[in-house]
Amino acid sequence: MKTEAITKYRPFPRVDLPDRTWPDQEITTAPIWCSVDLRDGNQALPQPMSIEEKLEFFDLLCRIGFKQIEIGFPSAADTEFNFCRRLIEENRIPEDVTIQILVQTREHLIRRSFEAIKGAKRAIVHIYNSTSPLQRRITFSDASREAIRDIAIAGAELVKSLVPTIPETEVVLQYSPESFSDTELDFSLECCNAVIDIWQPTAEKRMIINLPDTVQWTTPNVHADQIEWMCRHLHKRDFIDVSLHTHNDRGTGTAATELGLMAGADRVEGTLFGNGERTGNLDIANVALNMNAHGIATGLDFTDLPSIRAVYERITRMTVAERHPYAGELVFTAFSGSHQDAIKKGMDRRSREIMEDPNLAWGVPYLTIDPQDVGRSYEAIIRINSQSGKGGIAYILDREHGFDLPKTMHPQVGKRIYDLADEMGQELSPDEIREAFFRFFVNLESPLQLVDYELDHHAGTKGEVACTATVIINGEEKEIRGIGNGPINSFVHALDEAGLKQFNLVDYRSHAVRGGSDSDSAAYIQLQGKDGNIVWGCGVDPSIEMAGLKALVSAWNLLEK
Ligand SMILES: CC(=O)SCCNC(=O)CCNC(=O)[C@H](O)C(C)(C)COP(=O)(O)OP(=O)(O)OC[C@H]1O[C@@H](n2cnc3c(N)ncnc32)[C@H](O)[C@@H]1OP(=O)(O)O
Ligand SMILES: CC(C)C(=O)C(=O)O
Repeated sequence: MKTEAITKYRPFPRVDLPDRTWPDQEITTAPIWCSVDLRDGNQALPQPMSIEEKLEFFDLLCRIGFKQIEIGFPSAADTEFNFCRRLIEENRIPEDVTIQILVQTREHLIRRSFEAIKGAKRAIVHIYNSTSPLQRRITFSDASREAIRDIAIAGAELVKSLVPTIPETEVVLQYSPESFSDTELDFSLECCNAVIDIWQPTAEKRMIINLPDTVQWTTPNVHADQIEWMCRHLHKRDFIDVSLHTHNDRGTGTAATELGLMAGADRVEGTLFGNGERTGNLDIANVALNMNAHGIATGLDFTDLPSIRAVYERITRMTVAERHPYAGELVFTAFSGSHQDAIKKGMDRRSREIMEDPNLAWGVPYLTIDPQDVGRSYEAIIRINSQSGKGGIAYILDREHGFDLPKTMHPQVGKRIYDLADEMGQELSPDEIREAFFRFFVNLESPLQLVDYELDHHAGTKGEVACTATVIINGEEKEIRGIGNGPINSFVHALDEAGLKQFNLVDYRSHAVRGGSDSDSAAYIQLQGKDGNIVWGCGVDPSIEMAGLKALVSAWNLLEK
């Protein structure tokens, strides 16, 4: 933004609330959730949902566990009206779910809304009028505060008078001083209290006062001050569900909601993945999962977030960004070496410790929650590019391909593979990593190749083994022989006899390859050359003996390079 343009903008006034209490509060229980996907979300779509799409989305919201769902603005258009009628007439609303409809405080629209909800068991009628000085001046052409308050009063009175016309429906009133976020607090209060005084809520007949952060003009702490101030001053507070409805203009919808809950709100309106006007509404999944991550049950089920996202993307034609909290493709993925190292160690330690303590608290570096809790597999956690390190590569070879490399082999394999990613200038897939691992370390056959071998387990007196092996060295086939206390040792002696031993064997490991071909074994051998150079080689074969010998030959070939 140009420096001279800054003078166009002004600081936002703070709330005079020196004895604010919200900073000391903690969120310990979930609020009442209300999805506004089918209204605020829908009204912001370039191509709004069709009735069939809305029906599918409604079912999705019910499956997730929403008990209050704003289904639209039935007085605005036939699609909206007919959708409401279909839900009611086709008996699609679960017993424990209450539909909510939005309407401006305008007479013909309120009357039409009552036609729309006729026959529903319970419905929240959500009326609103804008109250801020900006809207009073611009939208309502310099209307006075009294005139605006009277719009609210007239709307509430009309709703009250229409309730007896649909006796089979329990009507709950919700009032929003729209643009609450930049309305003078005393005026928001005046409008809300006027509506409350008309409706006369009781313990049995609660009402909802929704305080929308219609446009986010300021920081979340000021929003929290506004909410605490309103909670202190609203009439009949005990019979009112104070509701939050944040947008995200400053990118702080989630923060404003969380602080608003600390400030005393009881209810939260929002949408899946934050769809909504401009930068969107509050992402309700984000807030709910934040609560889950602190051990708070929310009643909302996001255990299969990828499928929820898929339905959402198909129906809204919006996309969830790759770094979107919890739901984005990359949000559990580490590319960089030090993150991968810590995650691998964390996951390995957790799988050991959970055996002893099934209630073990989650604690893996860089992962705020277990990705599996939102339907993400561990496969996506670690991905390899040139920023990756040995830990991540070892993790992929282990988790994806069943190769549990000795720890001292990680640096050699890691370097070779992330150098390759750097050369290629791209991410390597798990299959490409396996292919590279095999190309550089497994069953290497040049310049030395093991063609065949035979073992005689009765060759000596003390259980010694004789090895006769056919090898090709620099293109020439040879038969070599040796005796030792095991297959590998006898093969080492055979190489020695043939003048091919310029090394010391330092380490040997083997295991069955997990998840690979049932019969494969992997063996790893570390050799030290005469010049002190140390290398690891790997052999993979259905026979554990052959895997060991191939590992030795691989390491031998690497020493020769
Ligand atoms: C912040 C929010 O998201 S609020 C929800 C917004 N959602 C929507 O608007 C989606 C559905 N809306 C619509 O389809 C249309 O706006 C309708 C059908 C509701 C109304 O349509 P219309 O009357 O043709 O047009 P429009 O919305 O432009 O009406 C503007 C008039 O309503 C007045 N108005 C706006 N809100 C209110 C209100 N809450 N109470 C009373 N009057 C209002 C305006 O001042 C303006 O009056 P004017 O014509 O005297 O200047
Ligand atoms: C109607 C109200 C609640 C609204 O959508 C808003 O202010 O954002």
